[in-house]
Amino acid sequence: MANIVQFENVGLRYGPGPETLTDISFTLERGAFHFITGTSGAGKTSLLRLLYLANRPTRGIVRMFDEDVASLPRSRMPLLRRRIGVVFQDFRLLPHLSTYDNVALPLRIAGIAEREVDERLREMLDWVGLSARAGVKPATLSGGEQQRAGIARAVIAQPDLLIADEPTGNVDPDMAKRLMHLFESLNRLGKTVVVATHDHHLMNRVPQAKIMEIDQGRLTNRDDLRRPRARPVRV
Ligand SMILES: Nc1ncnc2c1ncn2[C@@H]1O[C@H](COP(=O)(O)OP(=O)(O)OP(=O)(O)O)[C@@H](O)[C@H]1O
Repeated sequence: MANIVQFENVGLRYGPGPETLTDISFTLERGAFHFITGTSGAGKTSLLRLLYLANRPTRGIVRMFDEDVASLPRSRMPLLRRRIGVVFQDFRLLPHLSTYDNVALPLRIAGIAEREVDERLREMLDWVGLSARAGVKPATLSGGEQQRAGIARAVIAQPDLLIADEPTGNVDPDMAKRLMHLFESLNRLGKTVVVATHDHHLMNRVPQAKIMEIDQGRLTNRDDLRRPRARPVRV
């Protein structure tokens, strides 16, 4: 199966008002890299929430890993979710756990032996520059450190689908570059990556990625956004 995600005429409505997402249709192929862009409030996070199974659509069909999300029994959801790594805009680190234990969580949930957990944690924390902060609680981390811990937690178990909501919003340009390299490395391993961002520099860094734009809840392909603008023709 080449498509791991398929949306058909999907709508999402939070309340009695108009739909937040309307007629969303797209597919994500295994190993694809997609950016989702759009102005604030356009619906990027809402679309990601459907992708990481925090919401079910109010109409249309969402298929993930060959399962129809609407008819999937709740008991099967956790298994599906384990195949998805999420970098949240607001990090969502567990406050009572150390940086180390936050990042280790997906491996422990997957039942990985503690020795291997430790090996992978050392490598990952070193890579995101958090080795010296391994023992501290999230409240004492800076915004950028929390974001890196959130990213490390999302990728540590090498999920089939990695979803990131503004993952470079709180880090400096050098770290943003390194994080995008990390996402690209995962992508080269065959993982599917979806990144929501306002940052056009970021989109230009991944030439093979597809760009989708949400505008007032509707999705369009915008690969043209990456190309340099044509010079105005003088007459
Ligand atoms: N839980 C909710 N209940 C009601 N309305 C919501 C809810 N979540 C989002 N919305 C509304 O849906 C619309 C889209 O919000 P969403 O967060 O998806 O946009 P966004 O493109 O991610 O914005 P930003 O770039 O600012 O994060 C907004 O009008 C928002 O107020």
